[in-house]
Amino acid sequence: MNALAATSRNFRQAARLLGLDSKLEKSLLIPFREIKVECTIPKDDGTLASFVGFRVQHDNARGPMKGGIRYHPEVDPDEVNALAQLMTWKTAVAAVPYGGAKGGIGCSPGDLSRSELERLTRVFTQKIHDLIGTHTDIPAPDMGTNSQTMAWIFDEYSKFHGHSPAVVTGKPIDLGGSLGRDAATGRGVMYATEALLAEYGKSISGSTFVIQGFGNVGSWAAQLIHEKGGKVIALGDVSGTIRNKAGIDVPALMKHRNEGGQLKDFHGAEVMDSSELLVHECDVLLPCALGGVLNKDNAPDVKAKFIIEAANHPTDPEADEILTKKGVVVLPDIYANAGGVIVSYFEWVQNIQGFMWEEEKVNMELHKYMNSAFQHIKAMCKSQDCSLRMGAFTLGVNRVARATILRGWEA
Ligand SMILES: NC(=O)C1=CN([C@@H]2O[C@H](COP(=O)(O)OP(=O)(O)OC[C@H]3O[C@@H](n4cnc5c(N)ncnc54)[C@H](O)[C@@H]3O)[C@@H](O)[C@H]2O)C=CC1
Ligand SMILES: O=C(O)CCC(=O)C(=O)O
Repeated sequence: MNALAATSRNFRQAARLLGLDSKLEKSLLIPFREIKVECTIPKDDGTLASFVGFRVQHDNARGPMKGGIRYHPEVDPDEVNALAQLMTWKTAVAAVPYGGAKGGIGCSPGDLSRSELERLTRVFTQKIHDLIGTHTDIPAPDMGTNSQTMAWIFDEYSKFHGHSPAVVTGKPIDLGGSLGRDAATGRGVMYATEALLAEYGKSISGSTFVIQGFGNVGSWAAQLIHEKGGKVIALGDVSGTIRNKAGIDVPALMKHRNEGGQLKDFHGAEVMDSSELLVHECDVLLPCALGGVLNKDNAPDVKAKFIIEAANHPTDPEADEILTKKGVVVLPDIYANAGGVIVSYFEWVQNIQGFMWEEEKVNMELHKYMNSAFQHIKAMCKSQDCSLRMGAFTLGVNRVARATILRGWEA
């Protein structure tokens, strides 16, 4: 099932549980605005290359729209639409005053030089600059983009609108980025994992973890879980998949990667087949890469007891049903990976106030927001007698519906 069909299905199920008016349901599903732009840049060899960029602004009932920008060959309008919709429910679950948006460019960032990436980012910004803004739509990093990408967007946008650091979050610290934003999604994943395991009388310490993806989210989640005494026994990225029954030395693996090494060449683990990663024996599985990786084909073989959705929409609805029947507990993306957007909110607030917080304060506030959202989801699960996914969706959809009605919706 494609990402948009899957996300919309979860939304409709939540709308039915909430007894939402059918016209409001339809309206909440349709994006506020969909932008598609052509971006042509000169490559380093002097030839021209064209790319298609998207920004989908899904909903702004609760505040300016907010969401990352992805550079990946599989970026397409449906996928961006689904990710934008997920942002609307995620910001509502996290109780940050934003709506939802997402963007992307269909490209392979690894095949482009730094100067080609900079030109592409600047051309994309030129095409969308009058539709984003500090109080309208605020981009951030996602797969294939990082703080440098945000620095280029900020710089290009500021040429048109004057110095505007709050137009993007996830910036380098020297340009007004927040301390703790780089680690925030992984840290939020760790807090979410702690909260969920505690419900079952368990803790990170002493549990075994399998992680797919070792980029921003996966590498920070792995480090923080390792620091808490969790044993990361298998890990994979596009370059390879490795395992060590005794637990991978995550700081050593980070050092290896930061020195340019690939996972498969790391001496502290053995190489394994990547197709076995998601079905590897473990207590907790953390998909931290692409969407749709858990599907009807591999879900029956999943051995984890808990799945923490650090990636966006890693589990399609067919897999969700299979996993639920097997008794696997799935903590949904719109809560589990909300740490990124929560600290993006703190960054935006700091930029607007012109005042920088200490990292300790950022992490403490993030912990509070994550714990509070978890308590609200649990309360929803109890009142609706539903799964954690539906608890999170009903919480988010209800908050957006309430804001929409208060602003003047009439059926
Ligand atoms: N960066 C952020 O703050 C947030 C990211 N997310 C989500 O987390 C996920 C990961 O994002 P980032 O870590 O930022 O991206 P990233 O670009 O930093 O890292 C992506 C990782 O996934 C790996 N990967 C890609 N394709 C793979 C495959 N077929 N098999 C195994 N590994 C593969 C890459 O090698 C890399 O390690 C995405 O779903 C993103 O939407 C969600 C919330 C916030
Ligand atoms: O930090 C943000 O504003 C958005 C991060 C994001 O794209 C996501 O949560 O999926």
